[in-house]
Amino acid sequence: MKPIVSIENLHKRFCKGNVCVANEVSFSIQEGEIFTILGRSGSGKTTLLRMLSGLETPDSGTICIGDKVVFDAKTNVPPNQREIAIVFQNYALLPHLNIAQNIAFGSKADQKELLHVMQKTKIETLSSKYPHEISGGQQQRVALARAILDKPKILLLDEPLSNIDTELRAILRAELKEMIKRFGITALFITHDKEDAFFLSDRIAIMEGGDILQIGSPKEVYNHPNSLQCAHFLGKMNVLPQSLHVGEKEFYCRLDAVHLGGHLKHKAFIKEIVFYGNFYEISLDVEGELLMAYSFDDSLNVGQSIGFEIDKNKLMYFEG
Ligand SMILES: Nc1ncnc2c1ncn2[C@@H]1O[C@H](COP(=O)(O)OP(=O)(O)OP(=O)(O)O)[C@@H](O)[C@H]1O
Repeated sequence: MKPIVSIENLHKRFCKGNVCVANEVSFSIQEGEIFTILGRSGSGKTTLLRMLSGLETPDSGTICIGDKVVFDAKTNVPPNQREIAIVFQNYALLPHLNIAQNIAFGSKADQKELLHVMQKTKIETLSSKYPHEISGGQQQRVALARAILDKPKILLLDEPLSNIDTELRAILRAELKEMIKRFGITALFITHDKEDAFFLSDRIAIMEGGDILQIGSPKEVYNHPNSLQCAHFLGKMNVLPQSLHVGEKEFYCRLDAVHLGGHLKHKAFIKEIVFYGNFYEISLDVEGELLMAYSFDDSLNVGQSIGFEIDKNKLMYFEG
């Protein structure tokens, strides 16, 4: 597969506040891939997206989109010539234009292409409605139709699922993924939400303080984080209790690596049970040390003794 976007040693520091938002960042996005930048608020995601789209000027580095260099020491191609499209958080539909006019706004596409894209995104019956007359899910489809009408090389998605309640969010992200994959779109998605990132992405880049800490598939970054920082960022962690140590090294594991069952080798007491609706989070007392696990068993009680085992294949160790 050939990269659609490649970014090399991209560097950006805001003088005001002396914040480094991109510290020699490098990565590439393959054709047809959904690539996610996942990071906390303030980690530099939006600035990276703005540099890629030409709305912010990097201090140094190279950005290529398709076969074209769009930014380097001698080049700075304007946003409208970069062959990118952006779906914003609030979809940014124009309230005084109807749906067909919103999609066609600023586009070179003809009526036939407009109808085609509206049919593909299943919004052709909404043409004459206005943004306030359609649902959140329909607005997402309109924003996507507008973004893909001019066949961009890459679709940038700027947290389009935040500010949406949990139930609708699950429906919208499933629909978003289905459409992106059906149209064979290459997409860069930025988010602070791990669940959205795991669900949507082919690969995830974890960003913190202007650095890309790790790039990998959702399973790679979750099961094989390259640092304790990434491990903690992606989910809850246990420090392996002393009594289970096999040497001097400190090992870690996720809660899903701890299996519970009366017949299992190691013994512990249940200290606390937290109910999360569809699962329980169990805190165990292992000879005075804390170990946490997930369970679906609703017959467990605080104070009872229970057997447990840890999946050795899921143990983690970090140098340094
Ligand atoms: N124009 C600017 N001038 C000075 N500092 C800025 C500017 N834009 C952003 N910053 C700072 O750069 C850092 C990264 O901001 P950025 O918006 O890229 O982060 P983010 O990861 O997208 O955060 P969020 O998820 O909250 O949008 C923050 O500390 C922010 O305050």
